[in-house]
Amino acid sequence: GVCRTDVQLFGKVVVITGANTGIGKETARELARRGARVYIACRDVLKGESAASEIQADTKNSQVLVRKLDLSDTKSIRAFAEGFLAEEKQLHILINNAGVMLCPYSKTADGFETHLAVNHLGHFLLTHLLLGRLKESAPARVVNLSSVAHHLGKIRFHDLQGDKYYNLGFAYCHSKLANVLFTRELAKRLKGTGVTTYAVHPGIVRSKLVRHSFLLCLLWRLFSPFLKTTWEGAQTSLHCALAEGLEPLSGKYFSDCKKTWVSPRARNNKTAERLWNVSCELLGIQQE
Ligand SMILES: NC(=O)C1=CN([C@@H]2O[C@H](COP(=O)(O)OP(=O)(O)OC[C@H]3O[C@@H](n4cnc5c(N)ncnc54)[C@H](OP(=O)(O)O)[C@@H]3O)[C@@H](O)[C@H]2O)C=CC1
Ligand SMILES: CC1=C(/C=C/C(C)=C/C=C/C(C)=C/C=O)C(C)(C)CCC1
Repeated sequence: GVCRTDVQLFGKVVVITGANTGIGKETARELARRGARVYIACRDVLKGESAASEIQADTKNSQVLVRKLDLSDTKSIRAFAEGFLAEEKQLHILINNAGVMLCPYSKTADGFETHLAVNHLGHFLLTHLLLGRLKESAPARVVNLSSVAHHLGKIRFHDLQGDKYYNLGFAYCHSKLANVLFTRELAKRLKGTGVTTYAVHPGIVRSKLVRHSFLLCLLWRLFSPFLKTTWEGAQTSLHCALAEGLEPLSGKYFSDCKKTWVSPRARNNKTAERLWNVSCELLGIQQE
């Protein structure tokens, strides 16, 4: 799938998480090429600056800015949002791209299991904090990077933090299912606001995502010619951020720039609503 729209983004503002490398960097590059002011939100500002310089040189767009955001720390997420809201009056596209996979069992400063914290809860909080600005800037879009791995995921409400049972492969799958359910519930709650949202499987992409697994690093090298490049991996995110007429498909899951089938668990409205409520509780978010 290739994003074929020629939509231009002059005057538009974009935030993309984890855009210092991989799929995020290629997505940021294309959005900058189309004229947007692009905020690279990343945990390592030095890596972010190096990506931003590369993108600026490549696209001749000087409006590629780097801000610190560590999704494994709710304090950092709140500080990022506060800074962003103080400096930007508009936000048209939020791409929740950052992710971790196959991390050994660990808890974040807030006491959340790392995959759940970075891949789901961190983006849930970030989106919540920026939602007002997105609504004021409508039409606006939120794109959530999920994965085909969501098919193997399950929301284990009785053991969300993996205290009783933990498997690093499944922990990733659960968090990616959470991304699809979050997208579904967010779309429902945003009806009529002009803000729409989409979940994305980028394909199996040659990136640093597999860094924690020796076996997958080896497989990725061996099968490298058969994996997507990061440019190819960025296409579905770009499609969901840019393509005209996608609004009726808000809440849906896309792969290869097309709406795609999701697992039965990812279609369960009760699970989506319960996950939303539990996420709010964990993050101390007051619901209206
Ligand atoms: N590659 C693939 O085959 C697939 C990828 N995906 C999804 O695509 C998305 C992008 O992955 P991809 O580009 O492949 O992976 P990469 O590992 O190349 O990039 C991930 C990005 O997320 C950032 N990140 C990780 N932890 C945090 C954190 N705590 N706070 C802020 N940023 C963080 C990384 O920062 P840093 O560089 O500092 O580590 C990096 O910028 C992910 O959500 C992934 O789950 C889905 C299906 C398949
Ligand atoms: C077995 C096998 C492969 C492994 C694929 C795997 C294990 C993919 C996992 C992808 C995930 C989890 C992506 C992120 O969300 C390759 C390398 C395609 C090559 C063909 C043989």
